[in-house]
Amino acid sequence: MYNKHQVVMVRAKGATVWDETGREYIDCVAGYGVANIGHGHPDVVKAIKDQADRLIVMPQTLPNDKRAEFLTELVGVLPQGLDRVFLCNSGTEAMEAAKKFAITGTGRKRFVSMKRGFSGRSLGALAFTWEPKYREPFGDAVDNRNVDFITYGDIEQLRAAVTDETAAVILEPVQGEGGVRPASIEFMQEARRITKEKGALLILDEIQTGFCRTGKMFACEHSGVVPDAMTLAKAMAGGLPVGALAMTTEVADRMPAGGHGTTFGGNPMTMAAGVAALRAMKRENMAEQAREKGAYFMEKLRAIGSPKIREVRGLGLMIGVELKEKSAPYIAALEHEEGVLTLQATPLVVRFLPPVTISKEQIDQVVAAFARVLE
Ligand SMILES: CC(=O)N[C@@H](CCCNCc1c(COP(=O)(O)O)cnc(C)c1O)C(=O)O
Repeated sequence: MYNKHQVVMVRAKGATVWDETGREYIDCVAGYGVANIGHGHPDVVKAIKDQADRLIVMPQTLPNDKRAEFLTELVGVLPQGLDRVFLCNSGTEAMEAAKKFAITGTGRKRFVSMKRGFSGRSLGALAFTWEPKYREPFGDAVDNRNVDFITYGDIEQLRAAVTDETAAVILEPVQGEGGVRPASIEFMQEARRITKEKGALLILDEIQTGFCRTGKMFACEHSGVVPDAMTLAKAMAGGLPVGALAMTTEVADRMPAGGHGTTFGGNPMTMAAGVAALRAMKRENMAEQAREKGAYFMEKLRAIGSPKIREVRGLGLMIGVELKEKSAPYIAALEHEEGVLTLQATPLVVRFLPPVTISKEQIDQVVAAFARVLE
């Protein structure tokens, strides 16, 4: 299934990863945007060790102190009004929950999703995903008959697509897998206005953009848009598997008792790591770090001036360099020749998702390496 690289990674700290031969890499993959606070953050490591000694397993039918602490921390950083949370274990699970809560929350069944969007790999989440390569192997087991796809950023199409049958619009503030494409502030604000007008929910997918990645705690803050629900995962628990659907009380209260569930969601280990991670993000002002370092990183990438680069784009430390040719060979050269790990985001884009704690010196090394492989 996976395009497995010919290395074995055995250790990591901050933005550095080591393979089994002891070779060092600067990590601009960070687990696909998971290690935002850096690999092996000491606060998270300590929290995991302490919690392991206290309590690892406790289902959500039995309240737990760490879970309560995490929910308080999370609601404390979420946009005002998103004060109810369904906890789970991945982004896909958060998207599955979003679909169910939107249906019970509105009594409607239609959705509007974005071309080039990515919502996860389950059959339910795939229904929101436009890219055929993800869906086609499964045929009509991916049931997207209730989904209208529009061009990302097209306000006219959005206005036409959202009706009084629409349960929700699903939208990434920055499309990640779709090529690192930030939505315009106008598009975000129109999506909020149009959904409110039609009684549909606005569900923002901040699974990749959340938790300081784009220069704010959440990407929606750049436009001031407050959604009815938000899917979260990746960096939320300092590297442990996690997912959540944050939502308004109005949406939460319309889910019938026992209407959804999860065995591992909200487990004390993940919650303990999450408390430490969220506190570290605030204490180390990581949103501002991402803003400042992202601007620096993109300025240096643009200064390379290679004729092979079509565009450098992104928001904070969610960066994509679109080339005029396939990006895969350059990603491979960066890894094998330069010891820099990067990832694709559609065939022409080299994506950089480093830990927010990456140093300026490491950014300079990554840019110099990229300039060399582009020669
Ligand atoms: C190697 C590998 O498996 N990569 C993953 C990378 C997925 C990265 N994105 C996850 C994601 C998801 C799904 O999140 P999860 O289930 O992978 O945690 C939902 N929404 C958005 C905006 C996302 O970016 C994949 O190809 O499915």
